[in-house]
Amino acid sequence: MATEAQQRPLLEARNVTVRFGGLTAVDDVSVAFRRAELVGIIGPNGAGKTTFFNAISGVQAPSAGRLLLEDEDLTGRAPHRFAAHGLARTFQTPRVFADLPVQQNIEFGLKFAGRRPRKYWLWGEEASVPWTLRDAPRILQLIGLAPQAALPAGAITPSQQRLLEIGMALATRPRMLLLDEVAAGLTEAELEDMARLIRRLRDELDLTVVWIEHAVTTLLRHVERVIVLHQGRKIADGTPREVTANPEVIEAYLGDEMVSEEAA
Ligand SMILES: Nc1ncnc2c1ncn2[C@@H]1O[C@H](COP(=O)(O)OP(=O)(O)OP(=O)(O)O)[C@@H](O)[C@H]1O
Repeated sequence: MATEAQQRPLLEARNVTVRFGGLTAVDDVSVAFRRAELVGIIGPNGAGKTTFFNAISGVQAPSAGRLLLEDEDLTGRAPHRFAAHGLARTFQTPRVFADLPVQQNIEFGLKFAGRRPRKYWLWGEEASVPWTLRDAPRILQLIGLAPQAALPAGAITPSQQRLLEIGMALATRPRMLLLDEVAAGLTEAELEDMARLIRRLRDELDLTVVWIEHAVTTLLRHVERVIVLHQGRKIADGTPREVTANPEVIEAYLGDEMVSEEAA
């Protein structure tokens, strides 16, 4: 049985709209994410996925609507306030410190975690830090970058940089992890490994994970809930089975995307 804390939304977006001049990038989107959920977000290019991430992580203030983290209204607050509630994210282009060794990149995240006030732990619960996130070597082990610990981050492969960015996010000891196209450009085998890592993070660390990805077939195999955005609007929110059977989703996105993946 899920506890009451697990049932309550960790993050809730209520009627969130983001406009850039005359363009509505996110249009009246309402979503609630619960603890330890693994949720995918899909949709065509320009559907508003990254803008929605920017809104729910405080990077982009919404033009309308509200954002609640653990019931606290953070609408219009700076990204560090969202981070203080345990929210961490990656970016489409990995943001690592290229000149610093891989391990120091992780240590940077750990320093950030040390500044987080205890009272911000979920529902006041002072959960102990999972052992896998205790120090940089353990985090490197978890993401599979231990052999690269001493290399400058700029010298590792782009797919390893994506893993490093996830490691840096994990080092802040988040409750919720937003992943923006972390599998872009990966080979089929790397993609499967990435999906397995993401599942492990949710399973072992009790993390809420929200994952934007264009590799739809892989994503649908691994998430238990998927949200579809199209022209800024949420057109579906359900299990992979429900969403893939939804005519509006097939029409707007899935038809073309799955055909092109199969062709590839
Ligand atoms: N800072 C900005 N200023 C103006 N328009 C923007 C800005 N950021 C995004 N947009 C526009 O908002 C719309 C949604 O973009 P967004 O990047 O959120 O889509 P996306 O679903 O993440 O796309 P992709 O899958 O290609 O990454 C697009 O039309 C984009 O051009």
